[in-house]
Amino acid sequence: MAKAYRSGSGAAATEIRANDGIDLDVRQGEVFGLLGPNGAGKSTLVRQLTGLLRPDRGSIDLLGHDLVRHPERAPRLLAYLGQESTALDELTVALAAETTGRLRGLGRSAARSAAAEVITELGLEPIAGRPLAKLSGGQRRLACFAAALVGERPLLVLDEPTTGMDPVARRAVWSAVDRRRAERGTTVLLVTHNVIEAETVLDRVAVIDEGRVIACDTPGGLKALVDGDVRLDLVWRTEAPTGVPAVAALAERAERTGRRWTVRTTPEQARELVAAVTTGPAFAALDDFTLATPSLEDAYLKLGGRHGGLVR
Ligand SMILES: Nc1ncnc2c1ncn2[C@@H]1O[C@H](COP(=O)(O)OP(=O)(O)OP(=O)(O)O)[C@@H](O)[C@H]1O
Repeated sequence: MAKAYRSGSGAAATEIRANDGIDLDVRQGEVFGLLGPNGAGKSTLVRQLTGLLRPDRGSIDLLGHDLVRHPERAPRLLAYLGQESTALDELTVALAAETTGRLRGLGRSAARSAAAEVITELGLEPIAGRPLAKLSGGQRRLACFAAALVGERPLLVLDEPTTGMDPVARRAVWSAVDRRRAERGTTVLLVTHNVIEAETVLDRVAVIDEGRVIACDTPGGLKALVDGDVRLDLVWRTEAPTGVPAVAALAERAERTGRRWTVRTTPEQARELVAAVTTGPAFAALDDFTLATPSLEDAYLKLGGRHGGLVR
């Protein structure tokens, strides 16, 4: 599938290839992730899958339906939680959930009880009577997620569902996703650039970069690409003690984020580095350190993805 956006006109017109020959197969009942940095083309892809955007070329088969020819069928086949704010913003949480159920064809009392069930499941009772527009960002996101679950669909498409949520809300989202997959065989397509979430909930993941699929595998399969390496994170109290030779030698190759230095290396070398920084002046300057096995982010970097767009 391909999609290019054009901006400007005449000689000044530019073309952005948001999707450039994407070819993916998602199996029924799996939690499938699209992972990639900002601007990689993930939202463009899901907007095409949800019938909101027409691909320039290519085809989309969803449960036997041709969605390029019949985009109007999408709302009956999938529930979509996009990044944009919802048209239901003026409604209370309870009414937004109930209205979604009604729009999906449930009768009034069935919609009301399905909404109440989801609200309880997600712990939203305390704010059920408040309008979405007056909630905090994380609360509104959880309420929109709740609404998306009412009047169940076989496919759940979630575009960065947990953005802005606290850990309790995030856990509620992942339990709800897991429950639907386990009990009802729901297929879930999840867009994320949050690596930790991707690792724990996904069956398979496609890594998207600059509109292309650069890898598609299980999280374990992707991590096998960097098997053997480990990641050492060093967090300094203030300045790094570059007077210590081992630290000075690291200065060149460590990736720095504020007071955090990250080094990817062999287990042997990591052991030597840990020994060097956990004694003497280096240790006095150290606030925290962690030694970890490869993450999906390490695999992503190895694949040549651009760095900086992924959340750890
Ligand atoms: N309506 C539009 N008009 C022009 N260009 C667009 C439009 N929407 C997206 N783009 C461009 O297409 C590319 C892919 O954008 P897309 O929103 O699909 O990325 P994404 O992977 O979802 O990013 P993010 O993680 O930030 O949500 C980007 O370069 C973006 O600037």
